[in-house]
Amino acid sequence: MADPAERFAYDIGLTTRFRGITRRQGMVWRGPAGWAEWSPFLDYHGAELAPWLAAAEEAAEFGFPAAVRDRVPVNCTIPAVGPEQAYAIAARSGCGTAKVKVAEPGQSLADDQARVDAVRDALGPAGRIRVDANGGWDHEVAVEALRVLSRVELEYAEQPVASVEELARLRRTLVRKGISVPIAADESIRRSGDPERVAALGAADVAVLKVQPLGGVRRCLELAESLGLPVVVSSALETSVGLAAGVALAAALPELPFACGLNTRALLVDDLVSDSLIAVDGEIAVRPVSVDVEALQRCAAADEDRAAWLTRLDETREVLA
Ligand SMILES: O=C(O)CCC(=O)C1=CC=C[C@@H](O)[C@@H]1C(=O)O
Ligand SMILES: [Mg+2]
Repeated sequence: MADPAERFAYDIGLTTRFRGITRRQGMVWRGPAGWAEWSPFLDYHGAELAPWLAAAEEAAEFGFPAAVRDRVPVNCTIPAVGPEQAYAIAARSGCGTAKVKVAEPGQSLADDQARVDAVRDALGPAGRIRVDANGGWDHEVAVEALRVLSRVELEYAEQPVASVEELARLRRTLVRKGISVPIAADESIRRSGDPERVAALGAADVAVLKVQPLGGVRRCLELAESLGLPVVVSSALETSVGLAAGVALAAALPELPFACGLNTRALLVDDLVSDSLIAVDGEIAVRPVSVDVEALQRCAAADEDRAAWLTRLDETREVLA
């Protein structure tokens, strides 16, 4: 591992509030195989941080498996904003697929519907729209929301309800009621401690895989194979250093049937590289990134935050040891 003096803590603002946060923090360092990012969200604790570190160590020490494609199709990500802003983000993204956040605390189904309708207007009838509720609905609300929202045709609903059992139950209810919205599992894979249960209980049609919380690109490739579900690779809202690992996974998967949620550099106001991984015409090129020294200085976390990140890293290394 790199010398502790060479570990950098960053602190970058978000363009819009997303998953309850307005700033993104994390660490990057360079190993023999390249740059690595370690940026567990602040609501992850203890042993949950270990896979994020395993992913960073993979990037720094071993690099990534061979790619089978040189471009990765991506979706634009629409935070829980008003319809005008949602329209603008989708229209200028150049992406034919959008993921729309729904079920934001304090908002209503009418807000979700207005946002989804605006994105449909922006993408046109050929556009693909998926929604992500982050487990924010209960069973009855999810059935009603998906009945209403699926009038615009949805590619899938990501984590509409919180638990694996609830996903399985909702999936059966939707089929019974003729509401044709496939279910994607995200938190039930990255936070449940037992991703295989999603497949075992028939809880989802699609698996969302995020490299950091699941322990690295190779671990995600194994998981994709053992789950036997179509996979969507998504980011954990990283800088381009972390995004490169997601792109490497998307590039290495034998099948890539969906656009990936990797175009999230657009949600950050700055980046640690000068040549960010951003979609052009709905695709991100598969390539390594190199951290820019000026950007590291510009985005450096305050001294007390850097100290807190180093402590968090030491504690996590003890968990992994
Ligand atoms: O999938 C995307 O389009 C972008 C990534 C994204 O939405 C997320 C990244 C990180 C944390 C999450 O709350 C969120 C998600 O739930 O998928
Ligand atoms: Mg999600």
